Amino acid sequence: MLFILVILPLLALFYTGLSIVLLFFNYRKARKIGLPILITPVDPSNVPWLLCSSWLEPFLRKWLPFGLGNFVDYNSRDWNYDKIYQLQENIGDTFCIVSPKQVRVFTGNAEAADSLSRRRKDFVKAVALYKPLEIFGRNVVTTEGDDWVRHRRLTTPPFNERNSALVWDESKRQAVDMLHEWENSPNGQVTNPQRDTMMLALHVLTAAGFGRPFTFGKGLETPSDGHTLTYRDALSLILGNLFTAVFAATVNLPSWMLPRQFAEISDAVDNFRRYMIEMVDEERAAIAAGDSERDNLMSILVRASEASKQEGKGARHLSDAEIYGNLFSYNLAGHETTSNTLAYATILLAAHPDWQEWVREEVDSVTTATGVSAKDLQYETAYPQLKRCLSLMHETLRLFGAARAVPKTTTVSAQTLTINGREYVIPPNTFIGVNLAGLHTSSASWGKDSLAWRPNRWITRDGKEGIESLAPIMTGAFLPWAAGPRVCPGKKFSQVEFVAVLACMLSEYLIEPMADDMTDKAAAAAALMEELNQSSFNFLLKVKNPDRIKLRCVRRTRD
Ligand code: HEM
Repeated sequence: MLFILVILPLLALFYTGLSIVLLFFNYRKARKIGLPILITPVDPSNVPWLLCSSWLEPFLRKWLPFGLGNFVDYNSRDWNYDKIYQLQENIGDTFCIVSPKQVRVFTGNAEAADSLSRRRKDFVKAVALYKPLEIFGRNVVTTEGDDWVRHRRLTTPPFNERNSALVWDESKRQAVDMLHEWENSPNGQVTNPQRDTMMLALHVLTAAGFGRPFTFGKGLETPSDGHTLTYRDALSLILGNLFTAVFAATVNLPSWMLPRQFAEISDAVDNFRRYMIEMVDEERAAIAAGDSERDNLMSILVRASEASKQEGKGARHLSDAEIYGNLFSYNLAGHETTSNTLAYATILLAAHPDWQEWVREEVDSVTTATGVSAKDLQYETAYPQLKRCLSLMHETLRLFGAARAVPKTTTVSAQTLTINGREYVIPPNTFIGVNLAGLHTSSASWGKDSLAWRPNRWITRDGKEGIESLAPIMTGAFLPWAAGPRVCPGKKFSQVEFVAVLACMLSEYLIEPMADDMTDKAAAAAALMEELNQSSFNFLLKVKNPDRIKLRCVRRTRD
């Protein structure tokens, strides 16, 4: 009783007082920066807030007087996606958010985003956020400084042109099978296309990443000797249950001590680790036997690390755990990012038949000129010609980009950042993030129609010849793959995959919204866009109700 009546209120009073004092100090720190300031009485990382915020937010917004509840607009889970355009228009594209815990700086300014990306040593990646992703070992995603340089030097060469050609062929092979399945489903109906693009992207990674091809739509396949799951199923389980996998890998308890679902994921982690060990051993045996390098990422990475070891560069090569960590990082970073983009683009095309026709025109002109169907197009000749397909990817990533932000931080010294000709001093140890949705919708960079999905904004036409090419854009204004030294090494991989799939899709099929009333196409398209605009971050950007996304895939009839 004494605890409830006296100690608890005293503790609450102490906590409130301390929060006010800390908020005041942080506010003074932010004032010195000179950027617009937003104040939140509770930090978004506060655990009780995280647990209650979704039901508390509407209540606070409605009932707190004098607009005091407005802080939820920049404290909610999706604030830097669904509120950011208006916020930036109101207060500017770079601002501080002050809480009792910290000062965080956010920017959607192209000049600032470019500086943050290029000045790797001044603004380092906030890697603390990524540490749980070291399930199989340290890797290029989770490291910084000299350690990151060592990882990056060995993990980038695998993304070469030979690998791109492999990605191209495998993406077409998967797309043909996926689309065949769509066409043959009752009524050509496709519910939740992302489920299928996830499978497609996973298969492209298993083949072009690791030399393990699978067939789309083929159900259970037999695991390799000594395994309880196939390579694909183990990986798919880990990627689909990442938090459980992190936990399972960290606690390392015997499976009989774990609840059933944990035991299943733990088994997947164990299977996948053993597959990686076997693959690396096989590659080393192939090197010893004098076999030539294969074009998949794993073969090239293992050989680059072994060569580095042979050259006697000592600690410059990767340890076995680091090789496994990096092989996993390719899967982690390359799977949902690409599959989401493919799914968003497919849905957007269904809702915008005019843009679908615009891209198809290009695909048809390339297949007609080469005299082969899309599935037989060659990477070297066809990919560079499919610019409208690539612009479709860019425009999709601009408005429905997979990543929320590029998170950076200053370290022990303050750093100066120039924005619109004015210098701002960012204090030591301060988080500063590029708000990707803010950057990509900023009217200063993208004009008055920045919120409109308009793929031809990426295309410029040569006046005399009428040849189309990708239009130059403002430096720093488009960073879905980040930029500078830490630019995504899988950028080309994802572009090649996207273009190959889209070319196969549009050359043979029409994609439409599926609705109860198929006569009112405009209403069906509007309903689809409504669902799409309900996107939310769940690690990456996803539609909130994927099973409400219903499309129809119909084979084209040619005159
Ligand atoms: C549309 C597809 C993709 C998008 C939008 C994307 C986006 C990004 C972004 C924004 C980063 C920087 C993250 C940060 O520094 O905080 C990144 C890094 C990375 N991505 Fe991608 N990515 C895509 C596809 C891929 C693919 C296909 C692979 C591999 C097969 C891949 C592998 C990586 C790796 C290894 C890094 C870490 C690089 C480093 O820190 O040095 N990504 N990606």
